Amino acid sequence: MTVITPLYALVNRLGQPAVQDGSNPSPQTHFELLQMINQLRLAVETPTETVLRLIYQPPQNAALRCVIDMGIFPVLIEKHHLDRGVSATRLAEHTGAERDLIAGPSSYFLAVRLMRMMASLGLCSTPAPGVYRANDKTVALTQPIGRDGVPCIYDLTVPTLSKLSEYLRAHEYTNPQEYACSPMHWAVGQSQFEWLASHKDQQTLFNSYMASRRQGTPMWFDVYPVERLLGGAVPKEDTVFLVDIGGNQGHDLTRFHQRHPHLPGRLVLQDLPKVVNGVSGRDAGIEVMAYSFLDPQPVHRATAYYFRAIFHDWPDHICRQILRNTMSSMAADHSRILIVDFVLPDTDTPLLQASLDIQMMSIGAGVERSESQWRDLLHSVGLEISGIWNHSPGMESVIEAVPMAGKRDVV
Ligand SMILES: C[S@@+](CC[C@H](N)C(=O)[O-])C[C@H]1O[C@@H](n2cnc3c(N)ncnc32)[C@H](O)[C@@H]1O
Repeated sequence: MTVITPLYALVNRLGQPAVQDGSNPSPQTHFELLQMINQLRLAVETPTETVLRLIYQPPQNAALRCVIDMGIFPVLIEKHHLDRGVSATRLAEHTGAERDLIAGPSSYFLAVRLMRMMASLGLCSTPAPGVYRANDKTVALTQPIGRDGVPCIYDLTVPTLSKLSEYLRAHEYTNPQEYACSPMHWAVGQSQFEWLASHKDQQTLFNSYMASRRQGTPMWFDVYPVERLLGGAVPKEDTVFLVDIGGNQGHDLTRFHQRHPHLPGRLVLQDLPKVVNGVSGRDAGIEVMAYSFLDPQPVHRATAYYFRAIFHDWPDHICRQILRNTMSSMAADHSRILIVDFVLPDTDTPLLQASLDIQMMSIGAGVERSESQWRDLLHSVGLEISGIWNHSPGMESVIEAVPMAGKRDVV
């Protein structure tokens, strides 16, 4: 009798035609492939190997952060280095250690040690000993998503994550539920947005990372049928069509305007003063407004109030405050709330989503929510979900919510 091991079953699934069309997989297949790769790795690894892999993750992030700081990835993608790669000697010269050492053995060995980690992570290749060549991942690390995202998330989270076990022990393993008493506040004295506001360089990195992290992936208006917003009262030029609440410096709204330049109605960007002061939306057709969503919404009767990656930052009771502040300005007959966030599955949660949940818990007592958690949260303030749209289970969903009293076209 043939025993079907998990490994055998996975290899069989990988052999199926839908999966093998690697040139242009559907979003669903792409997601399933990534899930299968994780499962495959776990099926092949011995338990000891799995534990060791997990134990030694922190040095990987630390080394990556150092290589970004040292400006090594841009050197790797210089045109004349693309074919043959760059030697550790050249990298050591580049890193600023040259003043006294001129690629002496000490900086050379540091470059070798850091770069062998980068190669092990698949972020470049090593065509010969001590030589490093760029690949497509290297390029991403020179762009804002990697160049700014790596140090941004490292600085924002590592000091807190390194004390999370201490925090939870001290708090008798209760779920953090107060933004102002988050693990981050306990570890470093501030939760995420106050910390960013008082760390100018990191706030700049954060804004750049926010603007870049979803490039190349579908936008909410590629997934959500925007015509739903045109169904009720037809927006006029002087009414507000869309308010992007907590929209950072307007990257989403700018792209929306580029895609739908002729929709009637105004586009309003709102965020904290330190984030939007100095941002001019005029060229992008956007009005900019400093506003805290912890206060009542000043824009009345907009067609849509849009929140992307906002509610996951906050515990339920603050989310309710934000929602009530918004509902107080909604028009009963035509305003809708659009939320773009992850909707976690109840089983087999992708690693990225589970990781973000722990991050959000740590830096502000936030939560990545499942569908039932979203329904409960929205229901608790008198909203109901009228539809959920998703490009693939690995990506954020668009949740449309309307006041229960004004029940409309529920999907
Ligand atoms: C995770 S970012 C999401 C940014 C953007 N919506 C996106 O998806 O790229 C959260 C945003 O909420 C903003 N924010 C935090 N507290 C706020 C408040 N009280 N009022 C308005 N915006 C706030 C932050 O400045 C930041 O831009």
